[in-house]
Amino acid sequence: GSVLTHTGACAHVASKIYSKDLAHRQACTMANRSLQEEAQHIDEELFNEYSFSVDQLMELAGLSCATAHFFASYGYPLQSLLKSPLRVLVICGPGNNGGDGLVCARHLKLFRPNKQLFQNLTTQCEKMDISFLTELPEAVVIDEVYNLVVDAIFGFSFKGAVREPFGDILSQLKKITVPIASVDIPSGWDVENGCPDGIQPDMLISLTAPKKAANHFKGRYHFLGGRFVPPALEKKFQLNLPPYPDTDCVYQLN
Ligand SMILES: NC(=O)C1=CN([C@@H]2O[C@H](COP(=O)(O)OP(=O)(O)OC[C@H]3O[C@@H](n4cnc5c(N)ncnc54)[C@H](OP(=O)(O)O)[C@@H]3O)[C@@H](O)[C@H]2O)[C@H](O)CC1
Ligand SMILES: [K+]
Repeated sequence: GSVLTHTGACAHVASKIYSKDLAHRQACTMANRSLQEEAQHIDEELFNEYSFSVDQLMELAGLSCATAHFFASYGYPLQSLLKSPLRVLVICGPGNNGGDGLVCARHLKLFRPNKQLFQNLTTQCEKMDISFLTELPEAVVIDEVYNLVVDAIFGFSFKGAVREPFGDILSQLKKITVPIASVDIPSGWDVENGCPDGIQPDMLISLTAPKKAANHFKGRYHFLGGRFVPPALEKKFQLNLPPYPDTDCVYQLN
């Protein structure tokens, strides 16, 4: 796999019960505060009240993403996996969504920003011979070389008009035909309203709980990952999470 980072680098029909719960939850939260704020509040509570560290949650989030890709690779038609060996391009943004991508890349191989956390994640990837690219290849090259693109550019803190160089990167991604798997939220989408003209991933791995924009997801595979929410927090924010089977760290919603 290759990783592209930049330093300066739905619900489609979820399971019936779950989509009902999602609708219920959205009705509740919309009446109170924005979903973006809610996702940030849950995040803050996990760190401040429940004493998790960002590394811990990122590890679990990235592992969920890698596991979801692994599961779905069985679901993709064989033709889409014809390029051999299997190559995955992971595109990492400057925030924690990009950190999830770095963890995901490491787990997929069994990733450079200046924060210590990202330096550590990068070292872990380099030690596993995962190559780093400094520029996004042309859309035709991506189609030719890779089987899957992991979109870990922006998560729930994205807002406003997309700034460069990310606008350019997202425009390129709109031209590719290999499937895109988005981590938490398709990058460039408004956390609540989605983005009809934005990238249209084939897979979405929602983390903690699906964000409202997931209602606009039209791809084939929707997974929930990040099995780290304590029951009291789930109850407080009425997350109504589905039952993860056995020891699984992802749950397929559709
Ligand atoms: N509890 C959990 O569920 C966990 C989720 N995790 C993942 O973390 C992301 C949220 O991470 P966060 O660091 O808060 O933010 P993002 O990765 O979404 O992005 C922030 C960076 O993006 C830049 N930004 C924002 N808007 C734009 C824009 N319009 N154009 C260009 N760049 C933009 C922003 O730059 P600033 O200058 O505005 O600060 C940031 O650099 C969540 O979605 C999960 O994927 C964690 O793994 C932990 C557990
Ligand atoms: K993303």
